[in-house]
Amino acid sequence: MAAAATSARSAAPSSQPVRVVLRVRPFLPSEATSAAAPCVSLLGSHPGSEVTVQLKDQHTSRSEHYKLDAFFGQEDSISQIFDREVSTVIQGIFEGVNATVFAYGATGSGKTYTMQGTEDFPGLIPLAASTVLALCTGTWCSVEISYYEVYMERCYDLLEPKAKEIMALDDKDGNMQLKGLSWVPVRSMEEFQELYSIGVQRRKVAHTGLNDVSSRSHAVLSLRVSADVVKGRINLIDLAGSEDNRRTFNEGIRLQESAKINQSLFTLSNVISALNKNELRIPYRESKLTRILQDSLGGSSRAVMIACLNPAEYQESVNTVSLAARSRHIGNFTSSASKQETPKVKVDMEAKLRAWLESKGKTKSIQRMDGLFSPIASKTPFSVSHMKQPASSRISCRSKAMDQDGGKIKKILFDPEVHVPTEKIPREHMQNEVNTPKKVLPSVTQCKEKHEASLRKALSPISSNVVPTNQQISDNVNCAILLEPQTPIETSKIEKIPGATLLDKFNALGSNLKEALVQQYLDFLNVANKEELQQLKGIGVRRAEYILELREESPTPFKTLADLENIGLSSKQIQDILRKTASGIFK
Ligand SMILES: Nc1ncnc2c1ncn2[C@@H]1O[C@H](COP(=O)(O)OP(=O)(O)OP(=O)(O)O)[C@@H](O)[C@H]1O
Repeated sequence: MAAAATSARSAAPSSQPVRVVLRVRPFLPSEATSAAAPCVSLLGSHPGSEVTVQLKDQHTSRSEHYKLDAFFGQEDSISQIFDREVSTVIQGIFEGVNATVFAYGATGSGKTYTMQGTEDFPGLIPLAASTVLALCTGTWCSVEISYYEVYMERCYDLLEPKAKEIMALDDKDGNMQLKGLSWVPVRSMEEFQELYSIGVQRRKVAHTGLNDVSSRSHAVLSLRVSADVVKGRINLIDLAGSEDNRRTFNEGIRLQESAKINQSLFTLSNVISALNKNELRIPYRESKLTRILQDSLGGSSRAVMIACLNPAEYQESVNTVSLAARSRHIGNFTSSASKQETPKVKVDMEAKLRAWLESKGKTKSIQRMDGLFSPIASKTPFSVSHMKQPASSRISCRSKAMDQDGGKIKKILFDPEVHVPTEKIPREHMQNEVNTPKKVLPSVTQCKEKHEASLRKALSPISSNVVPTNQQISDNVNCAILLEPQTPIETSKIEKIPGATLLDKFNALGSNLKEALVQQYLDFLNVANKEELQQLKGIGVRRAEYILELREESPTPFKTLADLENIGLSSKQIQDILRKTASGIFK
């Protein structure tokens, strides 16, 4: 019998490295009338092990079941979550066991409320701070905090007056260090609250004017306990909201932001999944967030993932819970009753791909796949790190860093809705605004209607790109550039680098176009319908169907070119496809 979504049930914490728990927020006043019942409910729990939850779409009766470590319903308080899930890991940091607690979920699902709370109902962050401080009282232990955000794979110190960017560098042991990150001692809750609330405001001030960036960054509050030497640390993270770009219609810089968010969340899930499966290779290095958290995720560290749900959003909840369940490496299953309602039953995708490859006699692909799924698999030669790290150099690295600044400036220039007080724009951005020739930059709105069409056109069957009219050529080329809006800023900035040559400038442009093409190709695979997919070279009916099934599992299964191995495309095939697409544009 299904228990009400509001009952508090949770399994006692286990010794697994990462616990994955569900948190359903109450309906907001604006949602109360539109949804009679929450889309998620607790089906059963087994003390000491796990819970089973049901997600049900009120409109279609479609339903899915998942197993997780604990369930917190609409009436459960944050302090209940704290007592059951967080207080135990706090004890560990005094014994040198690092911990990470993070809230994951779609925008508006209650992550910030859970982590930050309100004045009347403090969230997990203030509760953790007060517990740590209380445990230090009367001991030699001292407490320090740091607070930073990861935005577009770059880190900003929120305890510094100007949300200073901090560099993430490997130390001699291969561990990531945030160079220059402030660690501020706190002795009381008053001191903590003062620092924390300033940091929270800074997070908003730093990026709100640049279009909702506060919900587009991962914010990490760390508490570090030391006696003579550092004992341990807990990271409390309010992750950026996951996004489905088919629904948000993101484009331009927002699409890039969203891609980075989804990519880093996907990597985080892969890391957790690999940890829970005890794999030898943990893909920490595939995102900034997981690199930074490497010493707090895995090894002897403990972590708790709190998957937050909006009770009124079925599909969004399915996306969140399926990723959470995948992180826990406990596959979801569909009840026989709902199998009839739900034609697309979840299956083991790896087994399915294997069977499909076998049926096609693709033994080489199966061997490749074996390598891919092996725990000691090495990176594919065509992995994203290769794509994003131009062979040369210093100039290219710098140009990549500038790329993002350029994006922000452009947003300010072209979005009439955005009014950023000049004192809130970092000085280097103001400098760029003055120097950036507005006229030559393409407007996002001009490109808006062309965006999808040009994307489809650029990636349409190779044959249709072969003899475009002159107009088509210019449309394609323009849109390739429009879709990579930073390029004009990029090249103008390259010019200012002492010693930069014309060749550096050209290389920077080429590298950006290549990245843009790759990104568009991946985006296309993430959004195109079956017919459109089939028109792509190398993707027939079966592969198109398989792609759609992968998208059922995860809203954006293709984050990097390496993900294309999952559909049985070799790196050589991918290179050929992209090369032909690019040459089609310039014919
Ligand atoms: N347990 C709760 N009780 C009451 N209101 C809640 C609760 N959880 C969330 N809310 C409300 O729901 C709304 C969305 O919550 P919140 O801002 O925390 O979402 P979020 O996931 O952090 O979104 P974003 O990704 O955009 O930052 C807010 O108005 C918040 O006050």
